[in-house]
Amino acid sequence: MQELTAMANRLFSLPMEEKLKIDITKSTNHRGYGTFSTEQLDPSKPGDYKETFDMQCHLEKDHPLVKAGHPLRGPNVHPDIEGWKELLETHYKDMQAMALQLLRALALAIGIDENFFVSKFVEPLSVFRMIHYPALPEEKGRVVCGAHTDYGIVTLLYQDTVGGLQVRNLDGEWMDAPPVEGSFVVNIGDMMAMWSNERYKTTSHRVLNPGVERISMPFFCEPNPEVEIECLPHCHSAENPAKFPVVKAGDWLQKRFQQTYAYRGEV
Ligand SMILES: O=C(O)CCC(=O)C(=O)O
Ligand SMILES: [Fe+2]
Repeated sequence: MQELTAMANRLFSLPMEEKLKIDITKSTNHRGYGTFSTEQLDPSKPGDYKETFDMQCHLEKDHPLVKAGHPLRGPNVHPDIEGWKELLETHYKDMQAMALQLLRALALAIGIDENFFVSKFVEPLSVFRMIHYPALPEEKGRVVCGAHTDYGIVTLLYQDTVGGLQVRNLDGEWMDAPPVEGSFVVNIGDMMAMWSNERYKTTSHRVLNPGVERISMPFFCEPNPEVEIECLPHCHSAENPAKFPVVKAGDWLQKRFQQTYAYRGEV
């Protein structure tokens, strides 16, 4: 993670014109650099004060899914930084493998086949993201990443040593989630709550500016877009019927991106 943090610092300290060469709002498949206020996670508040880099599963331009024009598919775009592409593409695969290991345990815990989830992650929609929150010493405590739940299955979130992340507990109170060295914060996303009929509940979270610069790097683990998120066996009964309609993973993600990125509304 140290190497990745060094890379993130290199990217975010480039001149803006250099970063905007890979502007996410110019991409058709939601990858690249997002400048300040591009994303608005809590629509009732001003845009988040952060800059981002997003990548997903790399598919070449001549891949049938890309040719078919799927709105989230295609090649990654990387900045022109030596060693960046190799490091990031390897890290993406490592994070996906770790997330699947966790999903094996989550499957066993609800009594379904260990590989049930794993089989749904062929050419996944998972996203690896780097986030830079600049220091705002005058506005320490300002919400710089609005309250939200993540959209997918599980998120493995790395944060540096600075802090600022908060999660909402079951009583609706905000609690600090301080960094713990060598660990990831695991957040349950909307689709996991839907799949498990809320046996796994989503965790609402937000970030308050700690007054100094902060880097975080979430990996959002999302299935193949064709996977139907339908209430799992063992998670519903006559007394506890399915609470959510069946939805395709790709359609759900598209809808959620459109709510938080103005530019996606136009596609
Ligand atoms: O920066 C963080 O710690 C949280 C970021 C986050 O929640 C997100 O991008 O979904
Ligand atoms: Fe989040």
